[in-house]
Amino acid sequence: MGILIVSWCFLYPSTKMTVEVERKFVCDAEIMRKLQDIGAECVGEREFGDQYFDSPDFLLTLKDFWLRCRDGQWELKSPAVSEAPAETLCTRYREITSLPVIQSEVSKIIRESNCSQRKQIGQTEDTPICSTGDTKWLNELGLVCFAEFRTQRCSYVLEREDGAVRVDLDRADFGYCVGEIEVLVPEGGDVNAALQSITSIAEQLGLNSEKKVKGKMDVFLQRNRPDHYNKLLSAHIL
Ligand SMILES: Cc1ncc(C[n+]2csc(CCOP(=O)(O)OP(=O)(O)OP(=O)(O)O)c2C)c(N)n1
Repeated sequence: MGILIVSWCFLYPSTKMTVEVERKFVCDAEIMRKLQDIGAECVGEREFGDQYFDSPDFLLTLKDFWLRCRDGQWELKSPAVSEAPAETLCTRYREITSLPVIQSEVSKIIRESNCSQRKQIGQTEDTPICSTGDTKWLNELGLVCFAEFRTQRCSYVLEREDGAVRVDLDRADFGYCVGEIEVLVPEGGDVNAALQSITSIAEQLGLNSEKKVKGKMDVFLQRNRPDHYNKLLSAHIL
């Protein structure tokens, strides 16, 4: 990874990486009142559409890499810590939003895979290509859309000593609701401080369950792509 960071910085000097530290929680009927009580400010509601891409044999997601197009904006999330257990309450993912860097990173992973063992790449009946505008690079890398859904999001911000903490309340169009407490840590920033802020806000909201809460993707795959879901479970990615 060190070599990769050096080469990115050399090729794309303006590239900034961010680490998203996040804890998901189950939203109850009281959550909005609790947020107000602890001083959270509602900063707005919005709706967006996500499309997630992978190779037909799941090369990216089996490495815990998540390639997404959200309303035309590309993003690649990859694990910021290699040894984090799948059941951890707080997750840490590196986020890249520069399309050239995303393309370079994704193509490296695809190229490194053992091509001889891979299935024929391309569109099949149950892997439709999604409508994302320029799909040439996706086609060249053999990437197909495996999940597509819309989310209604209500966002709150809490100002804390170490910076802003965001709380999102999400409702996906397939009928799943989930909350997230999230801190974005700039490159080289203090991830431990972010973890502490999240834990403290979780306590203030009365979230005392030690059980990991499923994200939208878990539930989407479980319902719509059981093969993919089971592979990710077996690989301890989800
Ligand atoms: C609790 C948990 N979350 C995600 C993963 C891995 N993963 C699965 S899909 C996925 C990509 C989507 O990430 P997530 O933060 O869950 O989605 P969303 O809230 O819509 O994105 P945001 O607006 O915050 O950028 C990841 C990282 C995991 N293993 N465990």
